Amino acid sequence: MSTENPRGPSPGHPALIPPADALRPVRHPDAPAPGELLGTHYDHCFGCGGAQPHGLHLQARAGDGVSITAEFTVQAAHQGAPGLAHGGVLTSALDETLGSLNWLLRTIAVTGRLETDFVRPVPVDTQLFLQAEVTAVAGRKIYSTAVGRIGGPAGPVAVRANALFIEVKVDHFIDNGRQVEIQAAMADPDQIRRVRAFEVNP
Ligand SMILES: CCCCCCCCCCCCCCCC(=O)SCCNC(=O)CCNC(=O)[C@H](O)C(C)(C)COP(=O)(O)OP(=O)(O)OC[C@H]1O[C@@H](n2cnc3c(N)ncnc32)[C@H](O)[C@@H]1OP(=O)(O)O
Repeated sequence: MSTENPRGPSPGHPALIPPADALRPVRHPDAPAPGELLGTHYDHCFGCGGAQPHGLHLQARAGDGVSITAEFTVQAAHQGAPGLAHGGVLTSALDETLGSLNWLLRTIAVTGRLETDFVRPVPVDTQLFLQAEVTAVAGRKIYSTAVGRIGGPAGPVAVRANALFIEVKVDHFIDNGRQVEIQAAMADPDQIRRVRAFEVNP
């Protein structure tokens, strides 16, 4: 088995390549300081929420610029093949980490496209260390990239991803989400405070 992906980071679908007039991402002045834990954006989120028994419980930390580091430990509930993480779970960890980047921009955005390279298998009990950064912004489109390593920041690469997030209004969630959860989220002062922070700092 090779030790690194011989292709390196995949260039991916053309939609993942920023246009020539794309801008460098700008960290919002109120973004959490480098090293600060971001905390969960929603308690029932599969990626970061504490109320999901089989969720990833991924913990993301602000990095420099518009970058994030994150960690999660692969649990037995995350298996695909015996003793190995399911690829979709690994993609979920990348999606959650990449999605967390938008908090540093103070932009509400959803994943439009996400491409994953699976470089090596990830056993249960592995701590996956993820690093992600926004590479460019063009209008509502946010281009980002991530890598996941086994055991720590210097560990072998297990997964890589490139993504395109699309900025949306909060109505995206209110109009499309199931009403029981939307009503509960709207009644949660923390959730609303956070959404308002997004809305008044576009
Ligand atoms: C009260 C409660 C509050 C809760 C507050 C929570 C806040 C924090 C939540 C965070 C959650 C984190 C979790 C992790 C992140 C997810 O996993 S998000 C969940 C997965 N993603 C989704 O469900 C998105 C589903 N898709 C959609 O809703 C719509 O397709 C989209 C993405 C909003 C785009 O629709 P649209 O707004 O109509 O945009 P549209 O005009 O078609 O396209 C805009 C541009 O984007 C491009 N584009 C759009 N889609 C794509 C695509 N798939 N591929 C390539 N290009 C695309 C278009 O080509 C266009 O480009 P330009 O022509 O401008 O150059």
